[in-house]
Amino acid sequence: MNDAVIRAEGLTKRYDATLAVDELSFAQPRGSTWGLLGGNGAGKSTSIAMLLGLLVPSAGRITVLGHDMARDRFAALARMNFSSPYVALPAKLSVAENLRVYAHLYNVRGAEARIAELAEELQLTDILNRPAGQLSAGQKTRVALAKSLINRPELLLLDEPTASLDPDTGDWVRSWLERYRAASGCSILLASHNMAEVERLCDHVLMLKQGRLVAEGRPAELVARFGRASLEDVFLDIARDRRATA
Ligand SMILES: Nc1ncnc2c1ncn2[C@@H]1O[C@H](COP(=O)(O)OP(=O)(O)OP(=O)(O)O)[C@@H](O)[C@H]1O
Repeated sequence: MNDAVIRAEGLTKRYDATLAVDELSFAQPRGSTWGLLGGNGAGKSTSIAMLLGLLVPSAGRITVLGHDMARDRFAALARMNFSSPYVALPAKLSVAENLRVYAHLYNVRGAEARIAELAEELQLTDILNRPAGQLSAGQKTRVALAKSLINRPELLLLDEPTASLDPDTGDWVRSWLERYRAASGCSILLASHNMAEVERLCDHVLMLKQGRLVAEGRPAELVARFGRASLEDVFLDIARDRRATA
């Protein structure tokens, strides 16, 4: 598939005795939202870290937006971004200062206007001067999203975008992401443990277990293939080996 935003071929990461990711291959089409699912320790974060060029694969090849990550990762990194509630922003810098640092790192032209635009869209205007360390979980999530959109990425990697949010705030973030991708055409790969979120946002899911890709397809397709009522049931079947994987 030539229009793949991410192409992984035989992607493998070994830590001594642990095979964290085991020959993962997939091609995600541009403009799609895909989910990376699996239980704790399945290899999601390791896969994302390799896609971001933070970890060097033990074997295999990654192409992002047409760039081979082993040879040309800076060209890809300029056109992508990442958000995770588990990566803290410098706590003493204000929200605006944090966004300026990232705007500078990504060489964003018209940085102040971009920050004002994102602050407006993500309801950050009233907290721009507040230190990042003093924000609530919901505010931190919105700031992390603003940070991840500062360079208008064509590919957005999201690690549990709504972890630790109350249902109302989680729903706000999911609705916001739906509007954002429709307006921007951005491709998204998201890791999540929230199956309702995945069913709502993802066109296609990759299910990992012990580093291996054990099932993939559209959420509705997987639910039908496993003869279950929801993606949560499919997840449990795979996690508990209740059915042959497909
Ligand atoms: N730096 C490391 N050194 C050794 N083993 C590691 C390292 N990082 C991860 N692992 C192991 O690799 C495997 C995959 O871990 P990973 O963090 O990618 O899983 P995950 O799917 O993101 O899990 P979670 O949902 O708990 O975040 C696990 O067995 C983990 O213990």
